Amino acid sequence: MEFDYDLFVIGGGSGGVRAARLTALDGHKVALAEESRMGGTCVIRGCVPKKLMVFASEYSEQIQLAQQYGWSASAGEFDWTRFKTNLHTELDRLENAYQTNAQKAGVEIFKQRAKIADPHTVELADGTRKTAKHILVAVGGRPVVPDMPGADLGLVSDDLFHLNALPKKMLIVGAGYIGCEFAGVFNGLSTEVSMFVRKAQILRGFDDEARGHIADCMQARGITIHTGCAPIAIERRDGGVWVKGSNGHEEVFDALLWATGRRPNTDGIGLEEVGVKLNRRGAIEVDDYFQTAVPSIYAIGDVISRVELTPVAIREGVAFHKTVFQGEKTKMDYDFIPSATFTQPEMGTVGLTEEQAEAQEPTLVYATAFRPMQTAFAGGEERVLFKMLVSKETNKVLGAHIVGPGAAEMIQFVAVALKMGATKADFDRTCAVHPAMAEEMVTLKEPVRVLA
Ligand SMILES: Cc1cc2nc3c(=O)[nH]c(=O)nc-3n(C[C@H](O)[C@H](O)[C@H](O)COP(=O)(O)OP(=O)(O)OC[C@H]3O[C@@H](n4cnc5c(N)ncnc54)[C@H](O)[C@@H]3O)c2cc1C
Ligand SMILES: NC(=O)c1ccc[n+]([C@@H]2O[C@H](COP(=O)([O-])OP(=O)(O)OC[C@H]3O[C@@H](n4cnc5c(N)ncnc54)[C@H](O)[C@@H]3O)[C@@H](O)[C@H]2O)c1
Repeated sequence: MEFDYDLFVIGGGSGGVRAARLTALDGHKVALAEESRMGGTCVIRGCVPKKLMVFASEYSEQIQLAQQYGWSASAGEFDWTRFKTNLHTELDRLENAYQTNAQKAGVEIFKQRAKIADPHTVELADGTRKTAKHILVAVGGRPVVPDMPGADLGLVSDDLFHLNALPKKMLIVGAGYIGCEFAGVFNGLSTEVSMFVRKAQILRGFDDEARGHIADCMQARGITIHTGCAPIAIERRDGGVWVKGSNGHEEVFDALLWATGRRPNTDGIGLEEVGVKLNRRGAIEVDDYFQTAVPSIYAIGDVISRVELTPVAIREGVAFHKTVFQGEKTKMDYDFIPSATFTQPEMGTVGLTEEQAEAQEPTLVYATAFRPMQTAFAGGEERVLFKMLVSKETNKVLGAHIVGPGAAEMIQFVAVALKMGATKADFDRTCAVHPAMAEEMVTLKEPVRVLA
């Protein structure tokens, strides 16, 4: 059977664009449909604008530090409008780069919503139908908001990059990556930030000691955290949003941010009608090679809800391309994926948490928390945390967690060592870089705990 394309990709985000480009560069006929802007969540409403906001929010602290180092600097006023203009100029540039690079590789782009009409046919919003030998669904996810009266008075992360003005007082509900990162951003930009956290601690799933460390630092920096608390009533009052929490606390805020998780974009695109299976959370079920229950349809990235990170979506796209178009069956390697939360302070993490390591095998816990040179000089009380979990039996490093400035940059290289199977002895025989915070990773002497 003759098809219009060898591959039709739905979704122009991190995963979809990579798979489309690689396949087109191999000389295959490739099309891609994007209903919004090329670059997807990461570029347009995720990692990139978020990190630029993190940078913007960190300057006031840097200026205070500079004063202690003898500079007669003063922070002055933060101009949100000026920052927002520069931010969107940069996002436009990146969107354009994504689009041009894909087109240069030979990908034909349709700026329209697409849905699946049959196992080899995609229908675009204007009714046009295109056939393809393979269809790749890389449609990502979107924020979810609890179903309760007044919920529509809140914002979601997508809205934060378009605010007309910075809120003076903000409530963030949810304390995953997104809630905690934006709590730091707005706090740094002088918004009074409170958080409602359903569980006893922020950043569920991360190492408990690291979570506690970050929560303490966030509170010391002025963020109010209400744990064991979810909103039970929301109303528009006094020109703001009145929120009552399950702990009885009630307050009026200028802005309410729902940071209550994300959901795959699988509604209304014909997936189940053609036989693609979804799990109960709406994510597409795929095998080790990203193939769905329909052999011609594949899925990668946030829409399969495995590890919702940009580098993972990209690597899944690469694995799909190798498997389907290069005849090299390739599984995605999910071991030792490093990640960072751009909280303030930042955390870098790779491998097992202390809790996971303890459940797996007898573990030696190495950890140190200290005031780093740069801020201690200026009287800063905040400590950095370096932590390593080591197998008692094999001496292999099972996990590492760093909380402090530059943690994301440091953990990238720790991850290389762990991926190579490094032991604690390998770290110990590596000479330190001095004076640097990172030298702690090779000078952790005695375990602080032994978990049998
Ligand atoms: C606020 C925020 C901060 C983040 N920060 C980080 C970070 O610091 N580091 C990190 O690694 N990850 C981060 N992430 C996660 C990261 O953005 C995602 O994991 C990544 O973008 C997933 O890529 P994807 O290709 O699966 O989907 P996406 O990038 O979401 O792309 C999917 C695309 O499909 C389009 N689409 C959807 N339905 C259709 C349709 N029917 N037809 C046509 N097009 C459609 C969408 O418009 C979108 O452009 C962040 C996410 C958010 C929300
Ligand atoms: N730095 C990064 O790499 C980065 C940054 C942002 C997002 N991401 C990716 O995006 C994904 C989504 O992030 P997220 O923060 O939206 O989701 P999440 O699932 O990490 O956090 C959502 C939080 O909201 C809480 N919650 C849900 N409903 C609630 C309610 N009614 N009241 C109070 N709390 C409630 C949940 O218990 C959870 O702690 C992450 O899993 C991550 O993979 C990565």
